[in-house]
Amino acid sequence: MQKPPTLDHTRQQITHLDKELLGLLAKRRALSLDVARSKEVDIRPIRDTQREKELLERLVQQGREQGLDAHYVISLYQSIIEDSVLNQQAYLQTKANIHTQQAQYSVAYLGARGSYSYLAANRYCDRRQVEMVDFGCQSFNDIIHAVESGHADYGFLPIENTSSGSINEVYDVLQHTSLSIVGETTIEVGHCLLAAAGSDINKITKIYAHPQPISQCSRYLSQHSDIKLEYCSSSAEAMDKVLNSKSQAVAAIGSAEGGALYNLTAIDNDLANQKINQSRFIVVARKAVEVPSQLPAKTTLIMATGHKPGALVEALLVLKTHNVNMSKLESRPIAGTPWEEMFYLDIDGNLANENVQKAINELEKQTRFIKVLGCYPCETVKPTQLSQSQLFIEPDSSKAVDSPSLVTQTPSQSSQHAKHRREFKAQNSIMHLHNMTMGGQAFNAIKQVALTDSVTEIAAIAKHAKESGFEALVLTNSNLLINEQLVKEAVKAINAAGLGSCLTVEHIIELNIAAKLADGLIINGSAMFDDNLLHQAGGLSLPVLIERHVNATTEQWMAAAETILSTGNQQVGLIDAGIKSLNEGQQLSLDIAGLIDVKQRCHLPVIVNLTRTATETSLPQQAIVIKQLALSGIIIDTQEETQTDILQRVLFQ
Ligand SMILES: O=C(O)C(=O)C[C@]1(C(=O)O)C=C[C@@H](O)C=C1
Repeated sequence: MQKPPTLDHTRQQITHLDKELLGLLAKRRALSLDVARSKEVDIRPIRDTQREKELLERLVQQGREQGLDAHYVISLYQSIIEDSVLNQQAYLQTKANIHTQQAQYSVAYLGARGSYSYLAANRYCDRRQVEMVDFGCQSFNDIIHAVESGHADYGFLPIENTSSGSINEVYDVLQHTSLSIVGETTIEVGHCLLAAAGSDINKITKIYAHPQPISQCSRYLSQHSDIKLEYCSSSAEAMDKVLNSKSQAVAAIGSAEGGALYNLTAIDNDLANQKINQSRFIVVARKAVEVPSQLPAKTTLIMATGHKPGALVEALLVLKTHNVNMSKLESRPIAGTPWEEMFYLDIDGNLANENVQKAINELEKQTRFIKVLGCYPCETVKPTQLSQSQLFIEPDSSKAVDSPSLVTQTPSQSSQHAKHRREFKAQNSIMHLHNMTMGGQAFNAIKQVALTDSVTEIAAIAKHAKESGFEALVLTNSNLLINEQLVKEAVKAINAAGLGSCLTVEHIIELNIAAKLADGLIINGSAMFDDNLLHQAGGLSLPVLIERHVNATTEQWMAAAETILSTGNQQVGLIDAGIKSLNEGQQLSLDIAGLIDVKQRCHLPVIVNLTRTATETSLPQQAIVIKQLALSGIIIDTQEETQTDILQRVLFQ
């Protein structure tokens, strides 16, 4: 066998090649700025997805010729294009706002050098080729004050995280500031365990961290429950404490990049519960900015609607009328006025656009309070994807039933005269599941639990749920073909606790067994396109709820209900468990616009399952929104013991 080259030699070659690659990337970046300059003159949008598709298709082909896998090539180029788009946006945004053209930005952020806020601010300034003068603060209020008083030009505030949800305190400080939101930026939050060199996890007895990372790494921390936790005001403070302790027995949670500033080593990586852990920051300044028309813009506003039922729905319908998409909705209590909420809305659109202006003017007439917090470039760059055929991958025909694109609707299903439409029946439909009335004016709270081997355990869960005000229990993962007897006993225990029972089904064979056992059935989203199953469910005489497929349109969802109604069964309801969104990972998004639309056009009860759309912190707020939309109820997991005041109030007042 021929002797391979020495490791050192090969590594030298790789190092050399990597340097060349970086040089090429820098050249590409410079060219993309030239593109931005021409787009500035021609007034063309930054994003050209057609060009991106052609580029990716060609690269996949060229990559394949060199033995490179298509997915590898695509993911590399998606990040290169994201960088190109964000750089072009930063360039045009600065050009359009002369007052932002400075050599230095003084930036107020939480903590000290090395904190995630510091890293986000640094990234923001780097992209604008501006030197950052850092102004570390102890609290969000201090950040606002530093900018309001002119001590800093910009303030960085973390607004949401993919694992722990929205950051309520930031929403609260925004209610009272005179500052404007002028930008946003999202950073990858790679939580590591940082300690002095030579330490390892077995030596650690205490961890310092900010409450946010602690909540985002709860799973990792529960595996090391013997280690003491000490809360800090920022990740930077945590790292500083470890550095000053000069001990190998203490550690901090923070980024590897931040840790390096404190001479700390990452002794463990990827601590966050979710694989993709990102934080979005908003940038605030004294003067609002204008966003050039070539850039995708976001406008954030806050409003307080009247106290009457349906006030939020009416306000949101204004956005629909003017074709304005809402990408985020949050609510926070108004200090001093108990039971009232301030709503925070992110809308996709430029404040200078006529439709956005008209919608805001109309909202001003409907609401008790409304204020635009700012209009700024949207930094979410949705990656361009290639279709299966462009990737030369054969579609998996066995999954045909899961794929909405393969389903054709008959015209009668989408007709306005269909049985599910308000044109057919104006009032909300009502159905009965055990003692629970669903639909009409009712708002039901339902719990969801996975079947366990122990009926005693299910009985205890049901009893607790009943005491807490829930009306039904959904059993998931029941695998009826194997567990029929167990499910029978579990249903008996649920009914004995005074709750209705619901079983989730995916296949016809399960449907018939489930119909004999439970008070109601849920057709799993993955089976929503199975016409045979829907027809079979149409022949039953017990309540059937259809879960929306994560990729299904509202029309397809209602068409599934129509199939059941037109086969005979009139006890039909809809469950939305969230749809696929731009968020990475397992988290799904609430399709608020879709829910409003369905509620307007369809008389069937609509329940929302929040198990995959809400985090522990966002759960009460999502529940408030569902109730405000006058939908028929929510389903939450038994794992979610978020019995906060708000949730209790929403569900049971
Ligand atoms: O070609 C353009 O128009 C560019 O802006 C460059 C580029 C790229 O980096 O390749 C970036 C964004 C566009 O969506 C398409 C391509």
